[in-house]
Amino acid sequence: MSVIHPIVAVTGSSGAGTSTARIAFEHIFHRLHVRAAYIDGDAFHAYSRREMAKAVRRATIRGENFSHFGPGANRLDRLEKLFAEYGDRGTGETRRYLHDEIEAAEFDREPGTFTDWAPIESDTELMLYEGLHGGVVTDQVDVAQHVDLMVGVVPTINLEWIQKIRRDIDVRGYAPEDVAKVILRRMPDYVRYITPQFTRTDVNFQRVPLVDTSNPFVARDVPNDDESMVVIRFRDPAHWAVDFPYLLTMIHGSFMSRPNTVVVPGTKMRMAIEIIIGPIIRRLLEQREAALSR
Ligand SMILES: Nc1ncnc2c1ncn2[C@@H]1O[C@H](COP(=O)(O)OP(=O)(O)OP(=O)(O)O)[C@@H](O)[C@H]1O
Ligand SMILES: O=C(CO)[C@H](O)[C@H](O)COP(=O)(O)O
Repeated sequence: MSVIHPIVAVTGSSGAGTSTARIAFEHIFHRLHVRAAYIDGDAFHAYSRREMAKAVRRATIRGENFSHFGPGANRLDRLEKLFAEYGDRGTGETRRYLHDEIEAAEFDREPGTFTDWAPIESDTELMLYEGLHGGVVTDQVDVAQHVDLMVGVVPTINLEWIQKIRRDIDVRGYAPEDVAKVILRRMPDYVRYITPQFTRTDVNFQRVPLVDTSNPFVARDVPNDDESMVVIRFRDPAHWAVDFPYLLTMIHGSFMSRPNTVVVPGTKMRMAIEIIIGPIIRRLLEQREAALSR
């Protein structure tokens, strides 16, 4: 953790909506004039798409489990190094995973490959990580210890799968049966490495559908914001001075389901992120300014 170089991690599974939630964070940073370094979790995959396919085939032959959710397929050592170094000095290295033709063309590379490792932008006030492993702890690494504010984006699992399936088919060009296979293969690592992070998060945003999603593998559409609610759970509301009466007044249709949990209409998710996270970011920046001026 670092007062001078704070780290905010938005953590969620594949298809959870972390990239979508990042937009709300960008709005907050824009409004508060924050210079942020943005880190995409996919940059820390260990293998290119082709190498990953080979590694999965090898693991399958050996009867082992292998997936992007687990430590074997990611450079969690480099992720922890980046978090430690950023917290210490505001520096570190990252790269980009080029998902599609458009991203790859920009760097004259193949889709499913990486750019080279390079220093992150200099002179930033805060780092925002968005990806799979912002709160991960294994035998080898403890990424979570470096994070100042950890946010979970966690739809109910059927909804998460529908979001992933639709995105992978419609945008990334995968066949439905291949997406289902990936979901199945990732399940042991999902339980071991993804879900434990959500007990470490400071705030979780859980989108809950209000329509029938009982068979995600045949759902044609992602339930939209009108067809969902968002359950927002704070680990320690007092620590972040969460003003529940203010939230309930500002967000029409919201209510509390537990002393540390607010429920808001799906249409208000982005607004809720901005109203809840905005003051926390302001506080991190004030602490930073105070420490710098000492
Ligand atoms: N609140 C929402 N309402 C409707 N659709 C959503 C919502 N949040 C996310 N989605 C959809 O779900 C899909 C996955 O979202 P997104 O790309 O943000 O996930 P991700 O967590 O970044 O996944 P990955 O890590 O695999 O890139 C996208 O098609 C997105 O449009
Ligand atoms: O886990 C993921 C994102 O969080 C993706 O599945 C991962 O980045 C691999 O992408 P692709 O299948 O397009 O090579």
